[in-house]
Amino acid sequence: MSVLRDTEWIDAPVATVAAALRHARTAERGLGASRMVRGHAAAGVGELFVPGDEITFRLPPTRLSVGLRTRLERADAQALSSVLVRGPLRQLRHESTLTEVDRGTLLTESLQWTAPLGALGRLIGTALLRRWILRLLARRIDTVRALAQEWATRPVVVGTAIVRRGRLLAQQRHYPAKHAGRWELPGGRVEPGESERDAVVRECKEELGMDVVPTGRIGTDVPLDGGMLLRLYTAEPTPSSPEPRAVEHRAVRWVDTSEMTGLDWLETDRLLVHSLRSLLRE
Ligand SMILES: Nc1nc2c([nH]c(=O)n2[C@H]2C[C@H](O)[C@@H](COP(=O)(O)OP(=O)(O)OP(=O)(O)O)O2)c(=O)[nH]1
Repeated sequence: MSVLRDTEWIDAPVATVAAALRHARTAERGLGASRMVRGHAAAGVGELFVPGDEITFRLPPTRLSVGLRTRLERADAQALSSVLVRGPLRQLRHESTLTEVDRGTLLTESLQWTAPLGALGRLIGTALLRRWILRLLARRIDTVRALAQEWATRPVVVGTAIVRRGRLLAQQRHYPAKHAGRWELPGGRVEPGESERDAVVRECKEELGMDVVPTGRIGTDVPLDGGMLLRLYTAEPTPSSPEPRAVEHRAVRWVDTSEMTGLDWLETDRLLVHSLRSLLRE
């Protein structure tokens, strides 16, 4: 098995770097002329990949190139990984892992593959592909850095995942017309001078009449069409919190994993359903 790694520091939060790793532009720049075959990014929805999406591309960029297809297995704020579905390699695994550091994020890109043809294949792999793959990883990291650092300056909309007895609290929008009837998480814009956690507490009070305590973060950020960035927090109701009620919304509902999958979510929230499902499994 051959392994290549590259680690770089990026001046942006982990969840924002993770969002940039999921973006279609990162795959396109990293792989040269890549071609999406299936999935959300192909449909242009938020242009972020979700687990299950597949990419086809050719490698290396010479006349001897061969076609490969990979499938994304994981896309959260700790790691993204994809594996080979079809191609002339015996095995291929691409992993991007993220670590929060003092000011920013350490991103490690790693590519593992097993070439066909035994020792000859290994020789061709290390001799011919090494430099090209390292260039590819560097180009990918440059794209991620540019996207993440731009998004990191955007105003943040917080979304809140509140889980009770294996169910997630979702709410149905009343307005504007284009969002009416669709489901989302409690939350809203962070106000000037307000911390994101304070915005979570305030929005849950305003929208649901609930008292909550933020407990952490979940999923990657999602860039919104209007130039903002959606960022998810987890929160728990305080012991004395009132039950949730639809103050500004049409309805509120506790949903289990299967109801969650079938719900008519806002498009952006649909990109986070896999992370919300894993939260319910914990
Ligand atoms: N609250 C919330 N907003 C979301 C989610 N997903 C998503 O795309 N959005 C978008 C919809 C809006 O364009 C934007 C801000 O949402 P919002 O309307 O709740 O924000 P707000 O509280 O500041 O606005 P408003 O009620 O004063 O009109 O974020 C989500 O899960 N929760």
